[in-house]
Amino acid sequence: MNTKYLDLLAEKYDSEEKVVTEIINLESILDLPKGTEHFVSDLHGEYQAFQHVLRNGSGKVREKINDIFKDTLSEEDINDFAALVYYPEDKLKLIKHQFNSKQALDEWYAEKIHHMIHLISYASSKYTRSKLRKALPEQFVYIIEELLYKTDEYTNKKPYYEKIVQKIISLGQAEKLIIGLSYTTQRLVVDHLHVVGDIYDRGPEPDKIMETLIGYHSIDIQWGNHDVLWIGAYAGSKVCLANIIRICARYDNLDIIEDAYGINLRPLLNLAEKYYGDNPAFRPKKHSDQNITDQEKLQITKIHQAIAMIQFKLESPIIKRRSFFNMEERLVLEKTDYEKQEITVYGKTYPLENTCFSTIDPSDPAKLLPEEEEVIDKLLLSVQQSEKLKRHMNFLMKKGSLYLKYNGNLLIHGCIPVDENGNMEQMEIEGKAYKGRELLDKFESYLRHAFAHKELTDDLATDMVWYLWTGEYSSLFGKRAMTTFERYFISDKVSHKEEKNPYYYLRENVEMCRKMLEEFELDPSQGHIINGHTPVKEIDGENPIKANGKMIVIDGGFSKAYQSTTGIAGYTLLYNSFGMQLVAHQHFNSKEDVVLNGADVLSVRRVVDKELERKKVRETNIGAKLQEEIEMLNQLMAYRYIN
Ligand SMILES: O=P(O)(O)OC[C@H]1O[C@](O)(COP(=O)(O)O)[C@@H](O)[C@@H]1O
Ligand SMILES: [Mn+2]
Repeated sequence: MNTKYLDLLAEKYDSEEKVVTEIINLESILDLPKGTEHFVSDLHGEYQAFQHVLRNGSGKVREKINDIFKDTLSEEDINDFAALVYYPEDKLKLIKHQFNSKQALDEWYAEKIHHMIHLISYASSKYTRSKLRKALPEQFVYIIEELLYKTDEYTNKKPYYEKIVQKIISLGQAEKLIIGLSYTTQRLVVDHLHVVGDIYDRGPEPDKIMETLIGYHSIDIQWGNHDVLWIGAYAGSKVCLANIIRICARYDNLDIIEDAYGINLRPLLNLAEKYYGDNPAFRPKKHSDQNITDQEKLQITKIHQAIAMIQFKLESPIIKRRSFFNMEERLVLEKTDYEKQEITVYGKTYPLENTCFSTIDPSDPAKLLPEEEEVIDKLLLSVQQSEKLKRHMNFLMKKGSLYLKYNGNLLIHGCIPVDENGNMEQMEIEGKAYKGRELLDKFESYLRHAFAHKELTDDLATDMVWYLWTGEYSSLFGKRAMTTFERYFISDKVSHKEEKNPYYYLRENVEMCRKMLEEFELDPSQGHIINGHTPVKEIDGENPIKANGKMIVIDGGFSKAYQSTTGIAGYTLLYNSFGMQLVAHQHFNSKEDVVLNGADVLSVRRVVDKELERKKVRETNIGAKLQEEIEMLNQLMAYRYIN
């Protein structure tokens, strides 16, 4: 035994009593029911909808309110109370003016505080006191604990309790307390959050989502292909950078680049103004909730073309220097016949339309103009100097990974690349073949290397990040090839099709899922694979729960752009001590609607799995860690205190 470690431990636990207390404390935690895990994915910049799901704990908050108050409060009052718990600041602002006397308002405060204390004591019943304490608003810990623990013990404490509440109100602290208690409730219903990828792109506010995640009490992230694209851009990949700007232009979200992250787009705009005009294929997608002038639209259309052409040019040298990427078919600029305005891809020739090739020299089509080169270099500099982006990317790296094994389940955004027979696809990198879990680990190590060496822009690690975005055997992309060029310039939709990896039909099969869980050394009879990435077309009858519940796909379309194909507005998954539940969210209008009308868009639940016995902390990842700690403390006990 390493006695050095025990000596160190003895500094913290310097008496027999302290060791015993800690052992008992940890042992008792092991027997508590496991905390609730909350899974979300494919947030795609939809901050408001994500906020709502977080604040209502995918319906958990309301469920608890219902449990307690269904016999004493009307449906309307329950709605109102739920809205208060989700958006306390907004609801308080609204409600305050509805009372015509101070006394009536004070009574309302007292009632709400009372309800909230009741709710918190119910929601925290499976936690230790110390864990609850950490979730309480700091400035009110003492008061809330008085209210929580002294109320029902003896009836003669009632006047004492009333008095505390009255005092809080008369000292003008009611609102602060209500706000604090609301956030405590939100925090208590979800113990841990998993974000199964794609925080970025398409929607308007990924930066705000990142801020929320940074402030969240317990979280991990499985990177999505879009997240990796942003990481790549920050890590020095110019082609990833061109992509993120192109996507922002396409979705009319250049504000994210300019305003949220403070990246100067002026040089790109100047280039765009010089070489490009209007072009229907590059006009930004319409947002229902955003009005832009024709002039702005034209400007975005020009930027969109300028950056798309830079992107295509930057792809070419990477494809050439990394022959093992096997992407020659994607040398689209070289395959284009500029005279005839046509292209031959995958053996078929198509006419090109809406082209914008004015910066292209047909004899060397992938060569960047010096101006283009200057623009992308300046952009990269600006990206790497953005303090906010740096903070967000560091957080993605710290909390993120390509896949995660957590409480027996495998969490992964995209797929595990396989062939039609279900064998793991093999990729040779630097003379060595990798497949399955090893391949994913190799990808991750390149990504981390690229991130650690931001000054390198053309090395293998940086190119590999782009491969993760678009390569055939990328576990994040999961398709044969990305047909971006075709979608801009070819009208025949056949050419747009992106063929999915066989994983996407084989994952319907139980045996296949078991095999993949085994590949990751997980128990196939207990584990599930949790995927994001491909929107489940519930509208066409597709089931998000596949392979007898072994496979759960939770991309339900938070992204507004995809809601017409899914028919719903996102799935989330809850995993508590009773089992797993998938929640389907209906279209989320606005926070204002919830606050004003209590219109909480109710979610449909489906039981994925029911635990035969309530699952305890002992059986979780955290439980395993606690057991190790207990073991160490037992050793310390024997070494120091028991003779
Ligand atoms: O919907 P858009 O903007 O045309 O983007 C389509 C592109 O997005 C992708 O679907 C990747 O994004 P997802 O990870 O959200 O699926 C590519 O396969 C495809 O080329
Ligand atoms: Mn994705």
